[in-house]
Amino acid sequence: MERERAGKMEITTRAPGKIILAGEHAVVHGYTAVASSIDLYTVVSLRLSTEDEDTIKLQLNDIGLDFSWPIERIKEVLSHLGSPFSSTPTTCSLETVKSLTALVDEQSFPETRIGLASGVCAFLWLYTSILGFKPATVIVSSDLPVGAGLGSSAAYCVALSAALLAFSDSVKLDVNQKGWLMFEETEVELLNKWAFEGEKIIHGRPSGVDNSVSTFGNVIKFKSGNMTRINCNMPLRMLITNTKVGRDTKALVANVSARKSRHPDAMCSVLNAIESISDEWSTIIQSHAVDDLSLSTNEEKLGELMEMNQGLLLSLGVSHASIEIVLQTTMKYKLASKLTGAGGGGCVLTLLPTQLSGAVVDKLVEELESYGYQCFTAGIGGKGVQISFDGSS
Ligand SMILES: Nc1ncnc2c1ncn2[C@@H]1O[C@H](COP(=O)(O)OP(=O)(O)OP(=O)(O)O)[C@@H](O)[C@H]1O
Ligand SMILES: C[C@@](O)(CCO)CC(=O)[O-]
Ligand SMILES: [Mg+2]
Repeated sequence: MERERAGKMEITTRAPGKIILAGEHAVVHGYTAVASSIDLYTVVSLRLSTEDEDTIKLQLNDIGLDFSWPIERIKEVLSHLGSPFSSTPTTCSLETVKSLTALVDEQSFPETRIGLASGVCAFLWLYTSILGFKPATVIVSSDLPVGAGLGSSAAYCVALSAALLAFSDSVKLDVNQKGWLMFEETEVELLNKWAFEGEKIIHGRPSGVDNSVSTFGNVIKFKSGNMTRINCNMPLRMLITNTKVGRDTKALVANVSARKSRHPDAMCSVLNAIESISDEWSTIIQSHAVDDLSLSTNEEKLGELMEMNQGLLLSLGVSHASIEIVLQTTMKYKLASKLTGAGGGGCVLTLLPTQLSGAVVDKLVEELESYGYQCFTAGIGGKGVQISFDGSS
């Protein structure tokens, strides 16, 4: 393999988190969403071990858990699948998920962290499918809060797929280049497909918007599995408030589907209304404001769209008391907010208009943080997944 021949046994990849500007949940049912990458990353470093070491090690720094599996044990469970098949992204069958869960359970997984088990299963699936049974150590660390609506699961799957593919025959990169590098278009499409397979293990029924925006970066419009890149021609500033209320995307997505099957007509109208909001979002941010007045008119429209989108998300059943507190607080400052990602807690976006003074933002942040929430801003619309051969971080 190229990298092994070149003596580069360790690589690092990073994939950004995201915010959904409009259309979460609706996108799972084939309606449009608009999402943007943010400059908070999940970083994966992968070091191939020498052949005499016989384990695959996974170190999850953010949650403080380490795993180590003897290669022979993993082979026992998975070798009948004929991996690796790095160029053919393949869905993990329910039966194989069960076998992977058994491999995770053997590692005395703490009861309280059970939600994290699916992430470890996704790792095992991606690892063995792409690299087979080579000994290695994989270390994951992230700037993103895990399970808070900023696409931590997608960034994890994208960064992992990128690191694994970099050691497979499916990716050809020049290992002598320095700094963060982009993948070729065909490589990036392949790794996005693998990341989607990982997301399926974590989410159950992902739309693909999160892994696509993490892979390709920038701002995208997404509908029925198809992505369109969007040129955002206006400055977008969002305050992100993490309510720190834990939630699980898989359960929230399943609850919305159940509500849809109970009330198909009403839910269809709600989802159609959300799609109109996403379409208007994409039109507004692509337009060029000719002066400050038209910029602030556009910002007001986006604020209204966020309020409407939030109202519709409430009717899908994915808001939460903590989210409502953020909404009421920002409303006092005449600022519009909506939940982002799966909801049920997690993060809320507040649009910060260009003319808003820093003093007002500081006061708002102080008030929100007095509830125990955490506020921050992030750069919107940066690059997607990248790789480094010289330990850039
Ligand atoms: N840095 C990480 N280390 C280990 N596991 C992670 C990491 N990031 C994500 N995961 C996995 O993803 C799961 C969280 O995914 P989930 O989809 O529920 O939340 P999210 O992706 O942060 O939010 P959303 O899907 O709404 O954007 C965790 O329980 C874990 O299995
Ligand atoms: C809730 C959801 O729409 C977005 C999660 O970030 C799920 C998905 O699209 O896969
Ligand atoms: Mg997720």
